Amino acid sequence: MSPATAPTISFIGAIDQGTTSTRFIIFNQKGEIVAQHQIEFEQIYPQPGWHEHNPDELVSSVEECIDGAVAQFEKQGHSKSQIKAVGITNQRETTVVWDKNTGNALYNAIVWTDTRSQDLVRRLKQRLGASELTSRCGLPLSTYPSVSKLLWMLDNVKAVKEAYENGTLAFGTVDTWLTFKLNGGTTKNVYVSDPSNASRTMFMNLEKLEYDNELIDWFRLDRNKIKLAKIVRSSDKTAYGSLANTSLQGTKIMGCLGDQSAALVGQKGFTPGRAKNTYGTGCFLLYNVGDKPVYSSHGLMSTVAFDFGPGKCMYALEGSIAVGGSSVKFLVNNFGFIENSTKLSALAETVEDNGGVTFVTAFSGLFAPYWIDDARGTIFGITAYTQRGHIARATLEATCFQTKAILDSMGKDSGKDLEELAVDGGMCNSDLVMQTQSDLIGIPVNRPAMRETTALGAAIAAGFAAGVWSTFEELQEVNLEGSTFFKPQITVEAADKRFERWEKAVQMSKGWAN
Ligand SMILES: Nc1ncnc2c1ncn2[C@@H]1O[C@H](COP(=O)(O)OP(=O)(O)O)[C@@H](O)[C@H]1O
Ligand SMILES: O=P(O)(O)OC[C@H](O)CO
Repeated sequence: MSPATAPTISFIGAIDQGTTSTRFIIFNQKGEIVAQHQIEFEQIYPQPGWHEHNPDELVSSVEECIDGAVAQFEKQGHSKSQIKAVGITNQRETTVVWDKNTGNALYNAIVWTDTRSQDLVRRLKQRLGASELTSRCGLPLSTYPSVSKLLWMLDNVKAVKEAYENGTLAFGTVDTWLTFKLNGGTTKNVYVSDPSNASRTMFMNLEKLEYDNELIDWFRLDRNKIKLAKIVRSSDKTAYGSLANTSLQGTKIMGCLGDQSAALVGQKGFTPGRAKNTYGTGCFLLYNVGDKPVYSSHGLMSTVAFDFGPGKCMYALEGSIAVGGSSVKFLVNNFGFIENSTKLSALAETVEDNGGVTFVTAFSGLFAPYWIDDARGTIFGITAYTQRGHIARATLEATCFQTKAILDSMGKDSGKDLEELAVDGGMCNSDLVMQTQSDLIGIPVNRPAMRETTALGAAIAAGFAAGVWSTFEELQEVNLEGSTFFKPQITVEAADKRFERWEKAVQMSKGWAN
């Protein structure tokens, strides 16, 4: 029976714990949203370059979203027993440490964008063997992976150092922290992570999908002194336990994926050659390369796309942009340019072009494919002619230029050029951004009608384990209707000229944070 004709009797819930907000979304078997609740939580910036979250607030935001969405769901006449399982998807690399005896966090979560470990990372890069790490774990040494955040805490936070020395230190990415807490903390002691999250620590061997003792030793960490999560499949009936509290108490958690992997799954990127670009807080392009990792020679990362069991474990090449939609939030929150993010495109459209302005939004240095850690946000080309609209336009364009640079690298690494780019994430709501993107990369951009693809990916991971879906083919019809296609409207020469200006600006933004 195709999903379109199957009776809608089962539902799946998805927790989407992103960088700026948490959502809980309930999907039916056709992959349609039935109920949802979303909460924004506090962004803590204690110093320039530092970015933290309160770990307890992450948990309470999840619980509040579950209760909010379930209340809506029940109002529609459904019963919560119809929710067969819950999947988790989360911001990756963000690092939480806690005491395994008390279950209490020892420090704020250090967010993936945080650059405080910059000096530490520079020292590590001098250590013998540093250049060989990427071929084992897929990630380059930078402030981005969890390990640099953990090492900083061990050097600088007394309670973390003491817990390590006493052997009571638990360390995890957000999926592990949430699963531990949602299961009831120390009453159940569930410590799990899936490969798409565990691979972002720099401790996992990409091919074996297991912790690599040589990597852990290289970072001079004693594995016996840290409680690490067990690495299990992204889709699993029992490993993730069940919800201890909330209105869904007793419902099993059966899926877990890092948010960028989840978006690839939600875009049905199950087979090699499929790609998606998610314009959230950051912006992340993942390209499915098949069941063996491909290592980049052009500044991209290798990562696990998803692990749904034998024959269904795929890898991806990834291009990560540290600042995507957060550049829009920056203009709203720090400069009061406009009242909210949805209005920035309208401001950008008050002018015809960027008026010669280029904004390198390197607030956390530049990630892929450049990896310039000492660049900082720099605006070029300001003259007496410059209006707020020009800055707005240059801000939106920055993410599109970086996506173009990533696609060029992907073409070189894979030997193939993409024919179409599937997109999602908050910033893709801007038609101007999507048209600019298509113009710069010279291929169509395909924006689905239902843009909660990250949550859908987590629901698919859980739904596979719960038996709601059993083959990738069944899902191919999901979310096809109502897509918008943006086609290139400028010549390749015009696009190249614009891109040359951007590349010049990137070179000139180097070295500021030295
Ligand atoms: N219409 C819009 N135009 C431009 N940016 C937008 C728009 N709507 C949302 N955004 C940006 O999208 C981001 C939120 O996207 P989302 O996918 O929810 O991110 P995350 O999962 O990282 O929290 C915010 O940074 C916001 O500034
Ligand atoms: O919150 P997002 O959607 O920008 O995603 C964060 C990434 O997982 C960081 O690697």
